Amino acid sequence: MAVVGMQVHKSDQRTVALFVVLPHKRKRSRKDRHSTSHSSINSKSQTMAPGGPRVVNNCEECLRSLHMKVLRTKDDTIEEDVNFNNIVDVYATMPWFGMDIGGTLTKLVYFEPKDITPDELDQEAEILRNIRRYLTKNSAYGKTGHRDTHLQMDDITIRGRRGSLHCIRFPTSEMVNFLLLAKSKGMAELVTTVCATGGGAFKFEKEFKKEVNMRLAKFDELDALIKGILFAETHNPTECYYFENSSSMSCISKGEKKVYDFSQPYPFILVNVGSGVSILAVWGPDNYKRISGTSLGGGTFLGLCCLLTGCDTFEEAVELATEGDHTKVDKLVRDIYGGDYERFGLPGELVAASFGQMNLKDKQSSVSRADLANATLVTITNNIGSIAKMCAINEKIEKVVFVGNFLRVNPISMRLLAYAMDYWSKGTLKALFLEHEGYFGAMGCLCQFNNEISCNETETTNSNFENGDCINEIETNFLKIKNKFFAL
Ligand SMILES: Nc1ncnc2c1ncn2[C@@H]1O[C@H](COP(=O)(O)OP(=O)(O)OP(=O)(O)O)[C@@H](O)[C@H]1O
Ligand SMILES: CC(C)(CO)[C@@H](O)C(=O)NCCC(=O)O
Repeated sequence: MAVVGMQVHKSDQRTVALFVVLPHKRKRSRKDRHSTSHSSINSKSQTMAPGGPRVVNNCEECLRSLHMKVLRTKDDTIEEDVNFNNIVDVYATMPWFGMDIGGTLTKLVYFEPKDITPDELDQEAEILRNIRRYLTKNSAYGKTGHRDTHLQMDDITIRGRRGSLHCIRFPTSEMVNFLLLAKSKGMAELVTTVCATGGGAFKFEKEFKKEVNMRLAKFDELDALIKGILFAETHNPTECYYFENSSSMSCISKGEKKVYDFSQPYPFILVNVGSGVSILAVWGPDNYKRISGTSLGGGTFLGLCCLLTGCDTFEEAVELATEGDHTKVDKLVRDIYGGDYERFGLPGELVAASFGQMNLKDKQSSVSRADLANATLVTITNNIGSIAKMCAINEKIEKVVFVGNFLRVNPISMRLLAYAMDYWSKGTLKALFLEHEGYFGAMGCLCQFNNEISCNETETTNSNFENGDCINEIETNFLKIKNKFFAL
């Protein structure tokens, strides 16, 4: 088995280095629990570059095939000429990206290696150094790109390299500007393939090719989501949490965030609240089903809130909602019964009809924008909670994990979901949340490509990166390396 790579300054077509590295056996770690049939390789010198020019899928079979090619070329004396004694792991310095292009937000995770040797720094192309500086020294990109610095994961090891994972997002509606920015930073000259998931990986494929000459290595969004969750859980011991005291509505705002040990995760219900909502039952890393979904999701909240209150952003909508009171907008059980509906255990403060008071003109004129925002948030959240509860009960699964950017800066919804799960299941269901709420698709995409958890693309039905492609790509890359070298 071997990993072969080179660094090419695309601008002057100069091959800087060619390297071959052999694998070391690695210690079994917590993350091995999630591994599947292909063997993972994890040593300092074995790195691949998902965002780099020679993107290859280094499953064992493919690497073995590549190694055979390397051995076969021994007679061509390539070995001596490229000085294999001075092996330089240049892939380590290539940009490693995973991208999730969703209906509302595009999420980008970027792995910054922190263990770069002086040799590697010397060899590094200037464009690459500039891109790394640009991404890691700023927290705003263009007008709408943001880096979530609080979600940065430091001192993590991917492919045997130690470094930091940066989480960046921008509105998908800004894709054209993002591509222009990427081009202006020289990305088009450096990167030819980017791993991508989400609907936008399909929708924007042509634009990526046309604008920045980048190919998208596509992964299915739900496969990537699960891989990303397992990756985050493995690397961050405080990733998963729940709210204590969520069983009483009056205690709900006081409920403390508590770390939850999610190291034995299966089975669990996964509720991904993005623009729309997907609900999965997950029994194992490669064993899940999409059991339900609803079009009333984060996109609905934002859309309705903008219409009803005139607000412009998600942050503004959530802030408004925090100041408002939905009971002035909704019709509660007590508005109908004068108190609880005891026979069926419906408390008076339960919403009987969302927006149920808004048919009356005098009520309409007495509600504030904040009340409307709060009612919109509560309506969407309760509906998601109700569907999630039914799914969990149907599947007889107790853990219900909520993710997606709808939960970003949105404690009202998290606490409400925690309360709803507890209340409606009489304490049998547990609502769980994850710190990197909206970034799992992008992380999963990065580590699926990068073979951190599983390299079994052949099992990923929608992947366009199957073993055959993988071998072809390795072969093509190898030939390129060879040709470039002899052209020197
Ligand atoms: N800065 C933001 N701008 C817009 N929406 C935001 C923002 N922050 C959080 N949100 C919320 O997150 C939702 C999008 O979540 P997420 O990024 O997980 O989904 P997506 O991938 O865009 O959608 P889908 O998975 O349905 O394609 C929005 O609909 C909105 O409710
Ligand atoms: C279409 C997706 C999967 C895109 O992420 C998501 O927005 C979703 O699950 N929407 C809900 C679709 C449904 O009604 O089941």
